[in-house]
Amino acid sequence: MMAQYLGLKADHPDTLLFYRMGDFYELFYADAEKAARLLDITLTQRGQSAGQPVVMCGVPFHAVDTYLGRLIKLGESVAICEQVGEVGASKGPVERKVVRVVTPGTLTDVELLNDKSESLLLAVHAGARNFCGLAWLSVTGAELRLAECPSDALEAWIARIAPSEVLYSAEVTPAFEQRLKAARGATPFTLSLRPAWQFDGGLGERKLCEQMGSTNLAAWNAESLANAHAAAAALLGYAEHTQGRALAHVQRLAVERDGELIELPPTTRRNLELVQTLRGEESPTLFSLLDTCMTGMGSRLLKRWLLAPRRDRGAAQSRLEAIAALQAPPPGGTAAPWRTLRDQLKNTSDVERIAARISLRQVRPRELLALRMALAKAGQLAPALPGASALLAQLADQLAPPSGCAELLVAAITPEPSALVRDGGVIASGHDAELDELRAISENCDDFLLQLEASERERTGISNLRVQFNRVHGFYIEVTQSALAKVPDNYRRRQTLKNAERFITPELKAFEDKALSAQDRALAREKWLYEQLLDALQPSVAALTRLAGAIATLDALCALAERSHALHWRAPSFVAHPCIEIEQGRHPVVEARLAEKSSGAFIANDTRLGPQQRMQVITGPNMGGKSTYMRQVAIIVLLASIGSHVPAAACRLGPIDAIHTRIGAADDLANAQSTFMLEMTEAAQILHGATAHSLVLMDEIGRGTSTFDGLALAAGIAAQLHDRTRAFTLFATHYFELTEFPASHHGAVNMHVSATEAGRDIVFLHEMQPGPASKSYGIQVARLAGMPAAVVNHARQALEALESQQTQTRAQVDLFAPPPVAEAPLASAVESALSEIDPDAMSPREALEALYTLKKLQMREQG
Ligand SMILES: Nc1ncnc2c1ncn2[C@@H]1O[C@H](COP(=O)(O)OP(=O)(O)OP(=O)(O)O)[C@@H](O)[C@H]1O
Repeated sequence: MMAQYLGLKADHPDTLLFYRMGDFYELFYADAEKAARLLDITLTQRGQSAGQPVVMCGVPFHAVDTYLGRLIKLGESVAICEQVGEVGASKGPVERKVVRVVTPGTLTDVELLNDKSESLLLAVHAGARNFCGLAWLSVTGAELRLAECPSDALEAWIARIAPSEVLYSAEVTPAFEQRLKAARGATPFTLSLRPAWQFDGGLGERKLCEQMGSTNLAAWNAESLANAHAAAAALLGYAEHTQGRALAHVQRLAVERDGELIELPPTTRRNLELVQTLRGEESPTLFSLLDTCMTGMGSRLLKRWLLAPRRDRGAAQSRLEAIAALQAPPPGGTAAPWRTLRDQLKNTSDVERIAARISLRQVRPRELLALRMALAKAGQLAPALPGASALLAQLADQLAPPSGCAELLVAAITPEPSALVRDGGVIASGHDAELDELRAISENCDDFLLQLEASERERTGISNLRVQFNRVHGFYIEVTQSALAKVPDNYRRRQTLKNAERFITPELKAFEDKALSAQDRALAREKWLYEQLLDALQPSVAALTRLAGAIATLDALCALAERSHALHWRAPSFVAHPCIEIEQGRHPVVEARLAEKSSGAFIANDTRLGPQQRMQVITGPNMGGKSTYMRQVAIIVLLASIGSHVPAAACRLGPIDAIHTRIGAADDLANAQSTFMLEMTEAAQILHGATAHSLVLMDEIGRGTSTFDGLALAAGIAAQLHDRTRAFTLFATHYFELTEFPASHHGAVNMHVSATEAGRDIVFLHEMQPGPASKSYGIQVARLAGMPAAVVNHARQALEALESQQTQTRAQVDLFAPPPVAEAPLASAVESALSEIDPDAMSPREALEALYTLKKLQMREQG
């Protein structure tokens, strides 16, 4: 047995091997030590192999999902090795095989997957000329995506994809491997090394064509992406290796190209708290507020929309039209269609994942039952769809359940199947005559036993004789000690108990053989029928996946319609010229929190940015609402871009290519960056990346260093954004000196958040008003925060002293004057001579002479 184990283990050296032995999965040696440590289970020693004690530990098979879940969360992978041969069919241990490998990026088990998020597997190929190829998929989804990016954009791509596991070649450079490891800081994922030969462009192209059932990739515009093809080869190879079969359900291909999406760098996703709060929690975030989807499929799609808004407005526009149609009450009807549809969508099972699990032949009986019910529901959705939108009309077509699928399920699966096929009771009666017959034999058992009991009592005169069955001893006739004398000759002793004897008769033995074998045969028949059912369902997988996509889209659209209604949002409109115009905008998450705590109404504010007014310099007291205002503008722009209604009375939006944010200051200790270094790195990235179509939020830039340094840097950054980048910029600052910026920069205006003083206290009005703030009220805010009175008094006095000193010594410094242009150094004699030379017009001899002349000139210059 150990030889068999070691053979299997050799094929899975980097994976924990769960080796099935009866009712347990056992782990041995180093695997056992690791699992015992990670799972906190007992390590034991048993017997010896090659002279060494065998260290082992095990988990019961029925609880395996819990243990798998814990190991996967810790980033481990597990190979599941099952007994596949018949016990006793051959000499030596029963045949075993690794049936699948469970890894963080290839999860398919319902118990291990999160309903609302995808578990993505990404393969990265470091290609030639500093380009990378990417290919990724969810094993339970239907789509494979490809992209190519410049090497320096790799981290941003990984952060956006947010994979659970990343595959890379064993032959990448140490520096590249280091970058991948560092990229785990932003989104934790498992790194899996794969052999270099698997990253082969030609192989990838062939595999993709095979997967899509096509001779080339032109239909997907996915030709000539050799780097992405190489990544796809490794991706598909690994996914197949873990599942033990091809992923027939992956039948869609999409190429994502740099420049098609609105850029949302990781800092933006974090600062706007899109799917995670700054503290790393799942709520309250924009997504947690937005996601009222009825199904996991809808939630997952909505999250994808939110994190990957497109620059092109086509998709957003058609979603907006669909939302309008879902909100319009039908003639004569009272309820808006989204209400009815959401009622119908309630409790719809995860058709997408079930379809994948059918294709992978891992689907459980109860999932098929759930699918059957989902198909029945889907059939009712299409007629309830309003017709006034092209997108909804398209969905209505896709919502048609695949023909024959529901009927097949109704005929084959009982209304209350067991959880597992191996327990039996899954296939409906009437589906298969042979199964019905076998079942009839075991079900007639009770009658037979009662009859036999009655006849034997009569025959023997033993009134308390009992005919019974148990799993260990089979059928028997039980006679108490006192009646043993009356036992007839044809009774054979089977077992002796304290007060009774158990017997068997030839007649009972014959029945036992028949009944037990009928039960075994019925179970075997059920398993076979289940496999047949899976075969019969395979042709429907593609249609089921399409149906799942339509349900998800409809669910996400209905959730957006519901949110718009419940939160009083309005449809945005798109225009071709660059602008961001918002009337009465609100921050939806802060507004919801205020409403929850009944802490007053949210104060709405307008925003007007356009070519003539590209920058707002925002001042005002701490706690005044500057950050909230800036974030709300970004959130409204983002919501509009995904085709959602927005928390505003009106919104007009021109083209947008990126939302950049530099907010707050958190030390990135993991990457050994100080607060200030991080602040400057992020600001530099923005200055390099932003364009005239980007929205940039700069919150208190420069505060991480001394006042003068910070102020000087903030002035330089503001000037660069205004003069060169020309991005739409919201620039919040506590440096009053910067309020002079708009005087010399006509694309900038001063805005401030209003506050008034009531005695020594401050009252925040949270209104954005034109012009600079008059004071910063830092001391009043500190008082509000409960600072001891002595400190507040001290600070007040110190402030007065500082202010009077500043007025006396205030020198006129033009913070925004462009730096003097450095004089171009004069060209040296060597350089002048060099520029005279035309190599193409020279003979070899002239070239040699020129070289000597240059050398002489250089020696003369150096004296
Ligand atoms: N428009 C608003 N209406 C109602 N309450 C608001 C509004 N804006 C902000 N607030 C409240 O004020 C709090 C502070 O807002 P915010 O963090 O935006 O202030 P800030 O000016 O950026 O402060 P600091 O300069 O200290 O960062 C918010 O948590 C919110 O409760």
